[in-house]
Amino acid sequence: MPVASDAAELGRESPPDEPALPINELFVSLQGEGKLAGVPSVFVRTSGCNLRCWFCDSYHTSWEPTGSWLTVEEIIEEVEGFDADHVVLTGGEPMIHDEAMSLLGELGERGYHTTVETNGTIYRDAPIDLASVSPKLASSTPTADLDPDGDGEWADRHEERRIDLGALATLVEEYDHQLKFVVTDRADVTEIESLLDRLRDRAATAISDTDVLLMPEGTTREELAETRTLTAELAQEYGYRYTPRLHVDLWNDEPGT
Ligand SMILES: C[S@@+](CC[C@H](N)C(=O)[O-])C[C@H]1O[C@@H](n2cnc3c(N)ncnc32)[C@H](O)[C@@H]1O
Ligand SMILES: Nc1nc2[nH]cc(C(=O)O)c2c(=O)[nH]1
Ligand code: SF4
Ligand SMILES: [Mg+2]
Repeated sequence: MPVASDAAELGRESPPDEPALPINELFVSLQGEGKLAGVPSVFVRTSGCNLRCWFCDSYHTSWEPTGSWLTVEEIIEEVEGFDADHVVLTGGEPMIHDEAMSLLGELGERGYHTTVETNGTIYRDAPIDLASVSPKLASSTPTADLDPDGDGEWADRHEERRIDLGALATLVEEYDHQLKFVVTDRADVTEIESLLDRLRDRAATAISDTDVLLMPEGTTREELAETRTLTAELAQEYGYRYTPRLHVDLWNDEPGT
């Protein structure tokens, strides 16, 4: 079973003087998504995001950001208390935080393999072993009918911000990467194809289809049951990779998994 440290108990309500991050969750589990699915990993989940996907499975980091401030040193201590050599920095959007870079530096120095889960709107230079980039498609936009929290107030801002071709190009140029797209229906693949065309024109590095992963949308087993078959068939049809959401299959929507 995954094991969590209670971030609320470990941290403090306001930022201390030392380098620190607002942490929503810190736990050990199996990487559930992408190329490293199945690998025991410590997850450090920061709070706060520059986007508002309607389907966000981490509502308390985006729509209602909740967290407790831990210093980078305290985070490292917690990570070292778990028996895993892979660390996944996620959120929310971890790249909005300056101090995420010093955390990655400290982890790199200690020999950890680092994955950063990011929406791809921000590039930063840091010791990242795998940039797990999940660019957000039009189907993620919180229009009035899909908004979990209001009446579509975030839709325009989300739409303007969700793709930054320059940031995406630099991320794929500088880091080992995977491009992990959340699929809600068939129309998403048309947008993925045209985004990849634009990105391949822009980036100085080749982007391999084996680094493009289609992931079914869904935060529960029941929701995934509705989306996974179509997503897998689209991956086969277009020659991309399919990624499961192992943690949802195993532990449904339990926090800290
Ligand atoms: C919560 S996000 C945090 C990292 C970053 N903000 C991002 O979106 O990539 C972590 C991963 O979960 C995916 N995700 C979020 N909600 C999802 C849902 N309802 N179904 C499938 N994947 C989801 C995101 O696309 C991303 O790959
Ligand atoms: N087990 C597990 N694997 C994951 N891979 C990416 C996750 C994330 O929320 O970024 C995640 C997560 O929340 N849990
Ligand atoms: S970008 Fe990531 S954290 Fe932000 S709202 Fe979308 S899925 Fe949630
Ligand atoms: Mg998750």
